[in-house]
Amino acid sequence: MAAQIISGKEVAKTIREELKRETEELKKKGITPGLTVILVGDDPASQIYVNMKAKACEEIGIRSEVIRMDRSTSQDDLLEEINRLNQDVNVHGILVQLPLPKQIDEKLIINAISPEKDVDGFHPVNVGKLAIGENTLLPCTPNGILELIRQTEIEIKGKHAVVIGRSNIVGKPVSFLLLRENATVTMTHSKTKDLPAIAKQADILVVAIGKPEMVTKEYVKPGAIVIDVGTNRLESGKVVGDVKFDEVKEIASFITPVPGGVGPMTITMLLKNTIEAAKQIHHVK
Ligand SMILES: Nc1nc(=O)c2c([nH]1)NC[C@@H]1CN(c3ccc(C(=O)N[C@@H](CCC(=O)O)C(=O)O)cc3)C=[N+]21
Repeated sequence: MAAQIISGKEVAKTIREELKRETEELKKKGITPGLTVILVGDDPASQIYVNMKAKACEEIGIRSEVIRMDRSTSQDDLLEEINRLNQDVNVHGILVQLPLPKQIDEKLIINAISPEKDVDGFHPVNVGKLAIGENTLLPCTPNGILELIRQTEIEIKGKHAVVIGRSNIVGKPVSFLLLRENATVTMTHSKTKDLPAIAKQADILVVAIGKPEMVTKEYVKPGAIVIDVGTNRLESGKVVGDVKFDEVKEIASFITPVPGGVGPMTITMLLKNTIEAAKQIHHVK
């Protein structure tokens, strides 16, 4: 039987309605959550994402600001901007759009953002807290993935989750989150031997490798939950995931589409983190 399709777009819409109400409540208390996005350079994909983020903020009543800096911006100038935002009481979330131009050291920039305003959840302090199971701002894509898995109403506890890809922004943190939910987690990557055989053991398969349609039905156990984190823009302009959707959907129990799956959840979790950061900073429960 063909898989049920988990619509991230629909789930995101429902959560955003809740977040809108929460924002209205905060405003009554005199707090307007504020997000500042810094975009360095003019990468077309980054422009699209940054605009999507700003629009999403506007829709739920979060104050948002985009700071556009020239592609030749120096590391020091960017650091100075971040320091200014760290100190601005009206800014609760700071997001520096990645990737950055090559003259700028990404690690150094991420380290400069105040951990309490780090709505990406990329700062080592927040990553460390996640790793040891403390409450903190959670990275957006991994947190969105967990929300989508919860939608299936299948219990995560005791399940075998296989994560393909070990990036700091998706693979590693989603593994920590799944572990926190008591899954048995296998982390795999480009050097893993016999990947299809390992992937095929998964009850929950999370694919975050950035290779268009690499995961075919040979990687998937019948009845598995398949979460596709890839956003690959083909030359034709078509956006596809890392999973060969048409054939995998025939054997999975649940599958996320691209577009309309994990992507909209990433932005939704960013909104959630901005509200969370505002509450923390102003000591509101
Ligand atoms: N500091 C930082 N934080 C990020 O969170 C961050 C980043 N840098 N750099 C780039 C990636 C990418 N990313 C996406 C967000 C939403 C969609 C999304 O909503 N995609 C739509 C489709 C959009 C399209 O057609 O391209 C969907 O999947 O339905 C995709 C990708 C956030 N990123």
